Amino acid sequence: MPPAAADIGVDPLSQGDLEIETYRVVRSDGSFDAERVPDLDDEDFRDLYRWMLLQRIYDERATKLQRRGRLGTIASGHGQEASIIGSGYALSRDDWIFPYGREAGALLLHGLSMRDLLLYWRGIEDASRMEGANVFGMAISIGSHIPLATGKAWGLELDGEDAIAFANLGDGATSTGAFHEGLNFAGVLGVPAVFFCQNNQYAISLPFDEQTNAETVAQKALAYGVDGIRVDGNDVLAVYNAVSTARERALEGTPVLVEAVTYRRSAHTTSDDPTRYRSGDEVDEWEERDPLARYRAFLERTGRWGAIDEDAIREEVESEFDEAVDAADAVEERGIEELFAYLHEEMPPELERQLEELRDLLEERPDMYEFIEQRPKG
Ligand SMILES: Cc1ncc(C[n+]2csc(CCOP(=O)(O)OP(=O)(O)O)c2C)c(N)n1
Ligand SMILES: [Mg+2]
Repeated sequence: MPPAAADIGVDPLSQGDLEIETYRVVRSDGSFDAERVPDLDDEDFRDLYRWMLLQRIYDERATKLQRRGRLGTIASGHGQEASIIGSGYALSRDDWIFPYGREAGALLLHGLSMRDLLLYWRGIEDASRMEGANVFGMAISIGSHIPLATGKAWGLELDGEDAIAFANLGDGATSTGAFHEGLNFAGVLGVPAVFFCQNNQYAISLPFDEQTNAETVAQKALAYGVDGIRVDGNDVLAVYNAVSTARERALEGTPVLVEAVTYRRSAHTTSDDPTRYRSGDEVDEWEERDPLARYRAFLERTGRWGAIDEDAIREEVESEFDEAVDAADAVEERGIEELFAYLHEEMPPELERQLEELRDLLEERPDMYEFIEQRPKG
């Protein structure tokens, strides 16, 4: 019979030992912790609202555009606006963003054009290089960008830049090998990187608690020797503060994993039907925690709402979207060669061979070309 653990002094570190606070500034009713309100100008308070509304309108419009067959797919950030904008707003334009797909508003805030973003989702690769902004390519392969962000952060440090690498990721991405490698390496090297996990409770249809046995994402930071912050991801001011702090620490040599607790109110993408795996009650519950409504309540309580003309913002964003669609439509459709074009600076012989093979095949079977070309038309 083995001795009782207490007698031999073995005291396993267990989940229950961890006390992880979820940082918050504004409560659901708009009441707030005055000491935590960031010292921002009225213009910044207004802009935070404007960008969150832009994210919401962009998602609505892009989803409709996809439904009309004019975009390949769309991964909406509906419900996650405070996480997306609060984090994007806390970054410097010199920082490098490694996006994961839902954060249109943050990418636009950092200088990407709406046209390029739409072209990306239309599948026109050469226009989707995220030029004009420090934005890396979209990480469609889940988690693949995490080690790349670590590498970029290392490079920024070696170059003596006053900037960080910032990776947006989902809760699902924390279960990939790349997450482990990226965070481990970041911790070992002490690079200026912030890993921002938008825990929206699902990886497609898989709920958070079926994907990991850890209670939180933030606690995973400890095993890598980096800092962890858990923040209410529907509280834009809390996210702004959390990411500002994380950024400072990262620049001082401590990478940070931030977990923003939020909810994906939309379908996973336009190819998903969430009613098959989650209840309407759950969705309603999160609707009550709407990030825009909460921030609006805060602005009202602090006398800042009067300076915001919501209709004017809406009109402005709608016409920006219309113009972006026109600009995207003006870009010529590309041929099938595009599939091969952007992996290497010079195409290696094996890819050239495959391209030739495809060309020959399409010559023999033009019907196949039509099949492959079924991508959305402008
Ligand atoms: C390596 C890899 N495996 C599987 C997929 C299919 N896939 C696309 S999105 C997704 C779930 C991602 O969930 P999460 O990281 O929580 O991000 P969210 O979509 O919820 O924002 C999966 C499994 C993929 N794109 N890449
Ligand atoms: Mg998720």
